[in-house]
Amino acid sequence: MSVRNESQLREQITVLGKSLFDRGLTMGSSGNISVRLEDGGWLMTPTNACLGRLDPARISHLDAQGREIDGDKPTKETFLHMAMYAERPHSQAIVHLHSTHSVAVSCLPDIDPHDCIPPLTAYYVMRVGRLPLVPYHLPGDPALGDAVQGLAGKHSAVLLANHGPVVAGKSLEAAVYATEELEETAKLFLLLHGRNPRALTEEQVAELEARFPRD
Ligand SMILES: O=C(CO)COP(=O)(O)O
Ligand SMILES: [Zn+2]
Repeated sequence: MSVRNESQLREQITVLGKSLFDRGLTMGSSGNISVRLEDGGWLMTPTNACLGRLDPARISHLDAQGREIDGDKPTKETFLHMAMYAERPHSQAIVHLHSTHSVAVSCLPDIDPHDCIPPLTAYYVMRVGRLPLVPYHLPGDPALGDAVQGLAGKHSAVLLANHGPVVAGKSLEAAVYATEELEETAKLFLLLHGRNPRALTEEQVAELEARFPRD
């Protein structure tokens, strides 16, 4: 289902935010969600808001230049979201969570920073693809925007070191599905630690990328 109208998008952010929070995919007031509007502006979840208890009417509304139009003060990661959108003209939504297993992977000392999780399953390749690690920054540091430049154009998802995933999608639903798939694959990766799991081959990955483009 494609949802583009602003009031439907406000409703969808609220419903999916609650769904993510209720399933423990982000805790407290962590995480944030944004969607691109048809006029070039954005809806962003307010800073310090619990994703489980959003009020559609208070979601922050920004214009195409990132200026606040109405609603509560937007997430402190506004820079990060806008930097991802700038590199991904086809992405319509971004989800950032502190999902436990993804965060755990982001803290490991020996992961490949160009590819944090191997292609263990077809759905991981279809929804997430290759996942680079962004070096640690303070939450809300405007330099995070610069840090994702050059990565976000090639990757629909990035993993912030010692923090959590940031995932773009061609719709909010797609970004949520990808974030869920990333979290489950991070869980599998940790479960399989030390067991030398067989990942998909380069040919199998290439076939999936060709058959199921993300955005
Ligand atoms: O996850 C968060 C920061 O990285 C939450 O910040 P906000 O409450 O400002 O959205
Ligand atoms: Zn965060």
